[in-house]
Amino acid sequence: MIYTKNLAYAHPNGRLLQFPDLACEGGNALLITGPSGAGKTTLLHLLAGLLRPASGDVQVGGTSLPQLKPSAMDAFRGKNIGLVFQRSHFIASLSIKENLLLPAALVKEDHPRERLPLLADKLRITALLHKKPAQLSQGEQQRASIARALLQSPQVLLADEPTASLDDHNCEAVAQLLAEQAQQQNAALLIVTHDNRLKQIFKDHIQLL
Ligand SMILES: Nc1ncnc2c1ncn2[C@@H]1O[C@H](COP(=O)(O)OP(=O)(O)OP(=O)(O)O)[C@@H](O)[C@H]1O
Repeated sequence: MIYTKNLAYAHPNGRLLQFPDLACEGGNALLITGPSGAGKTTLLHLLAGLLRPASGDVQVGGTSLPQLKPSAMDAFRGKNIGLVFQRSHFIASLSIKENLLLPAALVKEDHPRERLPLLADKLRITALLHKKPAQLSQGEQQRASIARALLQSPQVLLADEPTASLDDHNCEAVAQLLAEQAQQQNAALLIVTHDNRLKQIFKDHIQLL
């Protein structure tokens, strides 16, 4: 599970952003919405330990992220936090399979390789594994990036505008997949978005001002 307390962040030369406390248990989903500039991406980066707060705490499964040194934070993120972005950021010259297994190869773990066939099957990307990223549609790339985020069996799945570039059909399919997979893996799912279509799918919702 993940929760925050009194979280604030100061961008260099920017205003102090203060965030409402949030909590999400494994298997649950929370939508974080708000107007442009409200701090949605900043909050997501704080939750992922990619930014360090000016004050306050982020806890993932009992570990306080601001207490971790940068190298320990990177290792913790690799094991416990899955990230999905609006664009998938795959390496163009590698196949989808190579892209998906790259993070595990870097930390010399076999577990994701063993999990890949089942996960690929569930996300309907088995036939795409040997293709290059540019050969996939947006919706297919997004399903592949969900597989990449889930391969390490993270405690928390963080998604930044995962459906913004998708049509209604793919938006709903990707949202359902995120929810279903997070529930099956007992991961806490947090989605940052201004996509109103997602409010119909996810009931728990925090609005940043
Ligand atoms: N690198 C930066 N340096 C200074 N200020 C920044 C920086 N990045 C973001 N900000 C400011 O922090 C605030 C929050 O930005 P953030 O990108 O988190 O908002 P957002 O809600 O995700 O917006 P959008 O929906 O437009 O992506 C904004 O006022 C923005 O101008």
